[in-house]
Amino acid sequence: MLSLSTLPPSSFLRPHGGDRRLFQRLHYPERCNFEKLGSYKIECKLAKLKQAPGGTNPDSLIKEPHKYFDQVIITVRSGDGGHGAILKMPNQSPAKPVGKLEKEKARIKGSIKRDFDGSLVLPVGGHGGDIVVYADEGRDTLLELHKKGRFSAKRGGNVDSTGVLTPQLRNGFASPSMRIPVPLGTVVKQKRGKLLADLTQPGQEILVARGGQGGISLLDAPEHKKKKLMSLTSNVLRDDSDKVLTHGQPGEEVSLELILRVVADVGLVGLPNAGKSTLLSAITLAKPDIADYPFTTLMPNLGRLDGDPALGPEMYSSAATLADLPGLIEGAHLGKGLGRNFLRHLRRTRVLVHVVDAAAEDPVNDYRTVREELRMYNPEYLRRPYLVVLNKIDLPQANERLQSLTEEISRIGTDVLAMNPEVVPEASDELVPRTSDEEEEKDLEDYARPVAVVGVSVLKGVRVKEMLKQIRAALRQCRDSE
Ligand SMILES: Nc1nc2c(ncn2[C@@H]2O[C@H](COP(=O)(O)OP(=O)(O)OP(=O)(O)O)[C@@H](O)[C@H]2O)c(=O)[nH]1
Repeated sequence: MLSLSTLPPSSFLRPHGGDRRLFQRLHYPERCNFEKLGSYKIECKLAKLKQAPGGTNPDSLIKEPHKYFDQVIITVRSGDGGHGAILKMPNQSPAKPVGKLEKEKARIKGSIKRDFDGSLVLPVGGHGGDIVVYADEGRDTLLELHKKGRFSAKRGGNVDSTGVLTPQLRNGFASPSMRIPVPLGTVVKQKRGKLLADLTQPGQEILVARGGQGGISLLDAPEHKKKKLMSLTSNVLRDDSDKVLTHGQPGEEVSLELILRVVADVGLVGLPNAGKSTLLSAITLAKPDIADYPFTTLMPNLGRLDGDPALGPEMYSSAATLADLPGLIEGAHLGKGLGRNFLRHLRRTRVLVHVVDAAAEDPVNDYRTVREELRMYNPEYLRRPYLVVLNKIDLPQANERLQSLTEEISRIGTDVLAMNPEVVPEASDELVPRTSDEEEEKDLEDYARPVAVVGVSVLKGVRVKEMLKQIRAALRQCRDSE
């Protein structure tokens, strides 16, 4: 479970940087102020992505970053081990040592490193670089990894020798680990294989490919001296096959699937234009893009909600992270609009906030549409505590019917208790098979009522405090039941 105390104190996180704006500028040029934008930024970005050596087509990354930001397949290869060496003892030179020279060789022999049992310590090849994937708070998306696709760590260093054992001989250098940063909430899996890790805490890491071990060194000696040498070390070359030991072990190559599920306590859902991004910016320091056309939000925005000041010193324990998801439309589960894949980002949330445009033509139907799309994605989502925010009550058409809308929405659903997601087994992402229209109708209302329905204007700051109170109460309810 997500530990609130370990979440970063930073006030907001933006998972997509400038890529979303770029998308809008490429797709809705008429809505952009090009004077302000300047062509320089786009050209740089294009140039940068076109240099990408591999992975996904860079054009697709620019045009449709929302399709790629949360999933990637990469291949990693750890480094091979460095080679050891085949060495001769210093006194094996053909010339018979005499006088000073003999003394010198004896001195060298004496200074060669020995183990605690007196045996000679021979240098070994360096360890190949490991590959480690770790959770980095500074990362928002997996887009960067698409550009590269393949990551290889360096091989270990060889034992650098002229063929004679001397005290100066060192082990080959061990190659440093290659560390691949991913956003918090990244699930690491073997491609079409088992789950390796779920990196939800800052700094959490997993070793995905171990570097090859370095080769050992062996002593070569003429047949008549082998027995004597064996008393000094067991690493004495006996035949050609022993040379294999001097070669470093190869590194491992693994294909990995990385899937991002953002780490947030509260998920904001609703139709496009309902005001989700405005709500996020009203209660956190996040600065998502806001505009009065649908699908301004293409990828989840995260914002940090401060703790409840009413709790005094305890307030930090009630701080929470909010995720603003792209707008859902009817048929999203069939791929309409932006589709529904981003709904995986609700998996870790504990409370859902339905944002409904109360000034829209049929707000109740809008609300039902979103609930139904959630069900089609994962019925377990309907069991989470949620509140409904009827937004835009500063507009007369919304204000006039606020009372009736509140009553109608409060009646939808049953008296069953919303469950803490932690005690519900996680359902698959598959579509739920439907049987008949009748059953569908029954299913639709077969979920708990909202914990609260609040009318607000997040733009004008009307009743925002009341909404915050309700969000905090729902979060508290979850914590208490944990
Ligand atoms: N009058 C009024 N307008 C609002 C209010 N909240 C949001 N809006 C406007 O509604 C439009 C859509 O707001 P967004 O916050 O971008 O809506 P969204 O739900 O994030 O939209 P998507 O990104 O498409 O999912 C913007 O023009 C906002 O200024 C409100 O309380 N009152």
